[in-house]
Amino acid sequence: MTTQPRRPLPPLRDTVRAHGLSASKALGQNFLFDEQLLDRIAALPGDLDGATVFEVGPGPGGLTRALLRAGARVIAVERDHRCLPLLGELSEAFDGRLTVIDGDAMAIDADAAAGGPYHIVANLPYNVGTALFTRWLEPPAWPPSWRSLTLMFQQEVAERIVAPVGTPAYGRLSVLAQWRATARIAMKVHRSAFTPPPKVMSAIVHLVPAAQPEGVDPALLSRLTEKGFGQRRKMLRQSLKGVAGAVDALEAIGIDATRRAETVCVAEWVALARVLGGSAGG
Ligand SMILES: C[S@@+](CC[C@H](N)C(=O)[O-])C[C@H]1O[C@@H](n2cnc3c(N)ncnc32)[C@H](O)[C@@H]1O
Repeated sequence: MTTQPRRPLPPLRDTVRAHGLSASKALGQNFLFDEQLLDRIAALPGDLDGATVFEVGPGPGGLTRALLRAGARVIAVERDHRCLPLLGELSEAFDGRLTVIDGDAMAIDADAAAGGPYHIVANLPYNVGTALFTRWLEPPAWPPSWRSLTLMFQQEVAERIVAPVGTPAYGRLSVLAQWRATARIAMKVHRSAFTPPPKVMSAIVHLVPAAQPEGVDPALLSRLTEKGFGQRRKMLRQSLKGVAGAVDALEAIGIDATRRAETVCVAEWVALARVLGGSAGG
């Protein structure tokens, strides 16, 4: 069910013009104005009627409008003060279903802001996109409070997230995403859809939490993959040398220490973190 605003809203481009907003490169601003495309993006998480959505970087509010039309309650964090008056008007038009937090998404606890289960939907600013993504994937407790992530990235980053073992794009992001979640590229978005158009293509990744394998410390897995893929051309016995006990643990689970990180599948990374965590714990 879609939920229309109290009164018809002017087209996004007109609103942006009326507020004198121009895209700031420093804030990673590339805006989407095509409302049909935005409605398709807002449909990716499934039925949002009555659901809570946390959005990072609403900017002029194109995606926000689409989420509100889909019936969501939206909590949006925006760092650019110039967008706040326009977002305030949007909140009013949708009877207060939009709450805007004036601040830096890196400093906001999304779980606390949402106050219950929620979805995360965002056209992420490239400068903090990966840092936010890894943070959402690394909480000690699992399943997380978020029910899905629907995130626009540069296509190259999106491909790294879903990459299978042994492919050039497979790396730390692939393991961090795939050990705890099911990830897929839900939509590719041509650079010409943005104002201004970025240099590269974009893609939207959709993730839902999966059952977490037992007995694995996310911080340890994160450290192992950081070391392993930090020197991806080196053998594991070299790249993991700095992690106490890692080389012995490789042997214990039958992973040849002359292999390289990109040949180690997600289940093997998980097994390594489990064995290492167990031995470190006693
Ligand atoms: C790629 S634009 C997307 C804008 C809008 N959602 C759209 O799709 O047209 C990224 C937005 O994130 C905002 N932003 C950048 N860094 C941020 C941060 N650390 N915390 C919150 N918002 C941020 C920018 O000001 C900008 O509005």
